[in-house]
Amino acid sequence: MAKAINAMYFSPTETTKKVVLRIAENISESMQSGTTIKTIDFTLPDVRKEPVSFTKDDILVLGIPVYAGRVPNILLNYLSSIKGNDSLAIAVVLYGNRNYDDALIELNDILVLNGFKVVAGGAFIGEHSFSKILAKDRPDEKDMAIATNFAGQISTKLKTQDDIRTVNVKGNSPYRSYYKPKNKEGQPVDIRKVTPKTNSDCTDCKICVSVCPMGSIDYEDVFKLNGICIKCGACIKKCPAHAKYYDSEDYLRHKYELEIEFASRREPELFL
Ligand SMILES: Cc1cc2nc3c(=O)[nH]c(=O)nc-3n(C[C@H](O)[C@H](O)[C@H](O)COP(=O)(O)O)c2cc1C
Repeated sequence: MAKAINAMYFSPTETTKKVVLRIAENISESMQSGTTIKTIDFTLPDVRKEPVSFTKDDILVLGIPVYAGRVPNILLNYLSSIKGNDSLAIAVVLYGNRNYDDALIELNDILVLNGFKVVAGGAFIGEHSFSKILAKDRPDEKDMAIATNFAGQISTKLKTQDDIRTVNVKGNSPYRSYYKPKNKEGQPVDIRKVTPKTNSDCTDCKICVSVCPMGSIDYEDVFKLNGICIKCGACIKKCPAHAKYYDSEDYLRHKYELEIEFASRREPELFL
């Protein structure tokens, strides 16, 4: 039976978006050329207010970035509201070259609980939200070729198995607790309260307001925050004037430590 292909992602700095769309497009091409892909980008808060449900004739490619080794906790309510009704799903996580820890298994479990049949999972690498050098410019061409190939393998699985097997992905259960950065004494530090600063190069273009996934940046005064900051990197990386930055010592130390400690290239891991 013809299946409708759906791509859903949360992607403040757009690395998750790239991989999810590549996988969805290539599944669509190899299963039934010409079908349009239904895309739900739930990065912005208004989109997360709309209920979403699928049927057994749907295939969903769902992607999220790894935050602190887990599914971003601000997404948990929304993700658990997506209804599966026996549709097939592919779970995708993007991480910044440290580790994806238990994020993929957590996403897999959320999908299963919601009534999806998870047939494949992938952990890919994207430029780290905190950094311009850690996993710089990833996913790159090599990663994207792996994503294309992964989509081909998924299509073959769907076409050749009568009773399509569900997947086992890597990760601990019960999940490990959220990964915590450490200060120079090796003590865990809490960077959740850290907020971005704005320098005098700001042109008040409001791009930061429009890209903040928490809707936290004040439209009238972009120097001001009205809500929480999840350190997703969108306002910093998308500011054309490079006017947004963090100056917290703990945050900067953590970023520097990640850049040094996790510099060596990791490769995508696929589960089918
Ligand atoms: C709050 C926060 C926590 C993160 N935690 C991790 C982590 O535990 N491991 C890792 O390798 N990358 C981590 N990252 C990096 C992102 O997972 C990575 O850069 C991802 O590609 C960003 O996706 P996006 O471009 O779709 O926003 C973290 C990023 C943020 C903002």
